[in-house]
Amino acid sequence: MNFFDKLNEAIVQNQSILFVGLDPNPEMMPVGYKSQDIMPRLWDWLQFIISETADKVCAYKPTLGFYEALGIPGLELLHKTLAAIPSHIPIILDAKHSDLNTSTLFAHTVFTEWNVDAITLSSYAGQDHVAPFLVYPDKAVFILCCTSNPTAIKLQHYPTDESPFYLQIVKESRTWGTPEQLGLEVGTTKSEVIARIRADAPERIIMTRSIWAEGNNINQILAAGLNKNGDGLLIPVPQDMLSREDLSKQVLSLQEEINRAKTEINLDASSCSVWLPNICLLNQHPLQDLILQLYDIGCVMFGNYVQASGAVFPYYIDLRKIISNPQLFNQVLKAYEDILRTLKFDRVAGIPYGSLPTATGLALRLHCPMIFPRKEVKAHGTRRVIEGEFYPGETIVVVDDILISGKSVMEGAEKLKSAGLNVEDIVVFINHEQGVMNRLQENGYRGYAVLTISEITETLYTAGRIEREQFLALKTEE
Ligand SMILES: O=c1ccn([C@@H]2O[C@H](COP(=O)(O)O)[C@@H](O)[C@H]2O)c(=O)[nH]1
Repeated sequence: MNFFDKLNEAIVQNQSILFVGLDPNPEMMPVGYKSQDIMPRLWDWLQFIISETADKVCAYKPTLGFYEALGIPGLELLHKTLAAIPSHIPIILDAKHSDLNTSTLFAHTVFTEWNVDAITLSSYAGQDHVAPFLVYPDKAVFILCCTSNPTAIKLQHYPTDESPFYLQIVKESRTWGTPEQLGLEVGTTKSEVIARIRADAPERIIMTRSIWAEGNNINQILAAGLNKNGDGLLIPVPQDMLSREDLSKQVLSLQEEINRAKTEINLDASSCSVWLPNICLLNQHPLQDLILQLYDIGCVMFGNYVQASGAVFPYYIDLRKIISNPQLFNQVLKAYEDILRTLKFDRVAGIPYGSLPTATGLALRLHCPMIFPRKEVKAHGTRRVIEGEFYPGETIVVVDDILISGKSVMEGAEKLKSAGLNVEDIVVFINHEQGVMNRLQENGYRGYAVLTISEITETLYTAGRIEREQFLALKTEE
């Protein structure tokens, strides 16, 4: 089971978004632990924390630095601690790892030998540093976006408060990994900081830190950090609570307070009187976030564009750009995959060139062989019309990016049929509408699309991304 699913199961099972730091910090150890040596005392304390909280939290977060500071016995203590955590509760190793040179080896050690589920990483060395941790599909990383250290503000809020560096980290790191594999660590005493990060990263898990500053109100933190589904936020158990004898009781009362506040916030959000910037929460398209991201990276352009047929359309969709944005590409693939999983086929075929990366990604996700019909047949070499292995009589599902007239996808499908393959299902990302699905049907194909052009324009208009004129121009085209 991957980290994301494991975390969600623990949240549901324990009805909690709380996580606990498992830190053998001698300075914080309660006085009641009287045995002579420090190591057995720390171990007793850590065991106590786990046994008091295992049914009330959704994750444990041991901080590597505290164990390292205790030398070799500290690393032994870490192993005992990891082994003592119930296997259904995810472990987020708080390493704030930041060294590119050791990232591959360290990722291997923590994920395959120590078997932790996720790790915190510093963002400063960029995607090259993070990538070795993301090659473990069931594991996750949390990117440190900001801390509450007063002097760090000079860096984190650079160059201006309007456009601070910590938001640049959020923006950049969203392109490094999928929402299932990459979350954000946000240390702050200010709910406004959490709200800004949530606005820029609506799909990410945010692990909050340092939120228990005096005067802070948990309702404000939750309202700022919960996503539109009322989740996506992890809250730390306050450090000073971990020294209390009645820890279990304290955590239970905090858990209940948080759950009550969450319910109130979710109830409020389910009414149309609550608006996020320009977005009504009712009637929101389920793929709204994906549509907005596609627009934001320039896949949907408005203007007068000449089509292959000579017709002029008021927009152009360029889905070829998604290959340069891995996390978005993954979301697009997931949306295709949801349709493909309802169909029966032996192989997947992409229409060149635009849909070859998509077909490749789907073949990998679905563990299904891929072929493709060539656009032009070469006069040398194998002179193949179809690349890849196949057997006549097999069923092929064809994937393409967008249907305008349906000509290019049907030409590709015909080449496959000429080689003795069966093609009935065609899956595209965008349906231009205007009867193209009927045209496919008249030619013997069943067409499926992730989105229609109307869904895209309505979503962009509702979210304030396009003007009324652009929206109406598309409306009259329908
Ligand atoms: O906005 C657009 C319009 C077209 N394309 C490209 O054209 C084909 C689809 O056109 P048909 O008329 O259905 O053959 C599509 O595969 C794209 O390659 C586009 O990318 N964006």
